[in-house]
Amino acid sequence: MTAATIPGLDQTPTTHQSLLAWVRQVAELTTPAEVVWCDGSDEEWRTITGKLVTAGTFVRLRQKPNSFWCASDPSDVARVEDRTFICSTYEADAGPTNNWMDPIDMKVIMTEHYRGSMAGRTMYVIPFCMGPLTAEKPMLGVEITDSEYVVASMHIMTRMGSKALALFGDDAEFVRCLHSVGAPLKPGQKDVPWPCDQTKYISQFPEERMVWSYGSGYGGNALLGKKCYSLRIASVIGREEGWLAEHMLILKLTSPEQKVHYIAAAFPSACGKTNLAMLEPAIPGWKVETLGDDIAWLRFGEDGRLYAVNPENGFFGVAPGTGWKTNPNAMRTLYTGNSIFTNVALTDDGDVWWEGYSEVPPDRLTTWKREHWTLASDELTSHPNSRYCTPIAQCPITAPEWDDPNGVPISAIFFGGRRATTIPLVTESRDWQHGVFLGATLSSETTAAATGQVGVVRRDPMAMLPFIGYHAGDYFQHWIDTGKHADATKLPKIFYVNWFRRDADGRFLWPGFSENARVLKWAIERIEGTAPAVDTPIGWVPTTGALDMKGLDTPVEDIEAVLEVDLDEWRTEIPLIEEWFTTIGDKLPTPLHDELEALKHRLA
Ligand SMILES: Nc1nc2c(ncn2[C@@H]2O[C@H](COP(=O)(O)OP(=O)(O)OP(=O)(O)O)[C@@H](O)[C@H]2O)c(=O)[nH]1
Ligand SMILES: O=C([O-])CC(=O)C(=O)O
Ligand SMILES: [Mn+2]
Repeated sequence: MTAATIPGLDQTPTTHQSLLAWVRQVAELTTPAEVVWCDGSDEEWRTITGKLVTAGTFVRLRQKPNSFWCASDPSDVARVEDRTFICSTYEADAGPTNNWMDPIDMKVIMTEHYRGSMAGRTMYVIPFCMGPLTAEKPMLGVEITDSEYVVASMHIMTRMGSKALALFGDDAEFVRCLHSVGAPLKPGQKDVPWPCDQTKYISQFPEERMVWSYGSGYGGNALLGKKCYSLRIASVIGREEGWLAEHMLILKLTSPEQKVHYIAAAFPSACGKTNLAMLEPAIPGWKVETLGDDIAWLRFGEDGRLYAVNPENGFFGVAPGTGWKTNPNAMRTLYTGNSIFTNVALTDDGDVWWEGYSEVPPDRLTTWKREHWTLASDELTSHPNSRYCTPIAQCPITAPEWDDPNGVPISAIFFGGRRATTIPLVTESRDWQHGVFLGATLSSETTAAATGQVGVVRRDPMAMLPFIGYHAGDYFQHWIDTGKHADATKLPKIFYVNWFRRDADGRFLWPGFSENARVLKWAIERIEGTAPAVDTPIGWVPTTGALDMKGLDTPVEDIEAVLEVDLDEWRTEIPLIEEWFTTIGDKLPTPLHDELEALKHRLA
């Protein structure tokens, strides 16, 4: 089919010539059966979800309004870090933590994959905006995709359609995001519920502000506004323009005295961001409201404070472990409806279920692998990285200022990981530079959010290892410079937390979830100068009496153990940090090297 005859291609709802030219070029390459520009309307949502139900991709739920169950191909369930590439002109600019390929070579390879890849399918053009539409400089993008699942998910996760396209004018800059599941249909060929290709590429071209994704339909690989744009590409833009794009939740904490603090926290994938963002404090009088659960863009305001904006419009949260006891606010959000559930179990009466959803599972279920399941089965009902996708605006504790284009001023930054040993419940950094050191040496056990082995300790600097779009050494320098150029009294204080420390039997020492409010409270009291702490070789740690323990039934031995700074454990950590810093090479900023030497000295 020649491009001129592709239905919908001559439909041009914009006067942005370079956008139109790019859409035409992609259509000519991928040869879809038709082209559709997405307007983001409710009617479009009904059409798309209806199509997905007919195709067998979605099952409409009977127990949650306007909501759908979806099971992916069992091979396409998580981000594929080994297939993710930073295609900068020079390999040195991608640094030691990224897979690199020459952009010219990558384009040659991927162009051949894209050639005809949308045959028999609809090519959707999704104009979108990351962050508030009312921003002074709206952060625009366009995703071209052949996946209805992506269109439906982008409806929830981004501000998209006509309201975004209205901001393009004739020549606004935007990030070009191209996505194909890589499963062309021959005439008459029957589709499968989850088309994808065994070959996958998730390629970022930072210099061209462009993303090419091929072969996967899964969230982080396919919803290109999320990790690909808002972290990998945005981190490069932020470095050039003097701001930070980070893998952080944003929450608002109000004390019983009605004092407000905003906190941003970076934990690796599946390490507790969504849960902390929606926390229901276990201590009376304290209130948490949500502004974001995954990504924060941090820029200095005119008053010299660091302000955070959440670029997203929805939550793409881990389902297992989400229940009325652990995260009631997520449950309330999901019960409102308007959600997509991927790779969880389906009940016979048309509801979803997953491990931790309720104490007792229903007698019978359909698993995420579309298999029959009974109480006698010992298989998991849901994939460990199964996800819900739901609008932020319907979360009952969303802060009214979540859509404020100016963002909110951050008082504290938390870094945290999943470590069974060594890392105490909470440590306060000595100053910004020491805080950057804590972030740069952050470590965590791997989780099911990415393919590969689970439970292996790896360094995950600022929880950004898979998302830094350039050289990690330059990224550390950018963090140090951010502090250097600021008024130190206005910078957020940096803390390091670990909800996941265990005893010798593998039991969590800290109850976590709503009890984490006790740690937030201590951090705020440290900022206000009212809570005690001990000066240890690794930083300031609360005394057992410093944490508010009222109403907590955790034995005091466990509290002592979770707060312990075990010098022997720390001494075994040093070579691991040295090895990590060696990986960074020449670009490791001297201040971080100095911080390591100072730590070694204090531990000696
Ligand atoms: N023990 C313990 N588990 C927690 C805590 N907070 C979260 N979890 C569990 O950790 C897993 C991941 O939590 P999330 O809040 O979804 O993690 P996330 O960082 O938002 O993950 P991504 O969406 O992948 O970036 C879930 O199974 C939670 O139940 C906690 O304080 N203690
Ligand atoms: O990006 C995704 O696919 C899901 C997610 O939030 C993560 O892995 O951190
Ligand atoms: Mn999350």
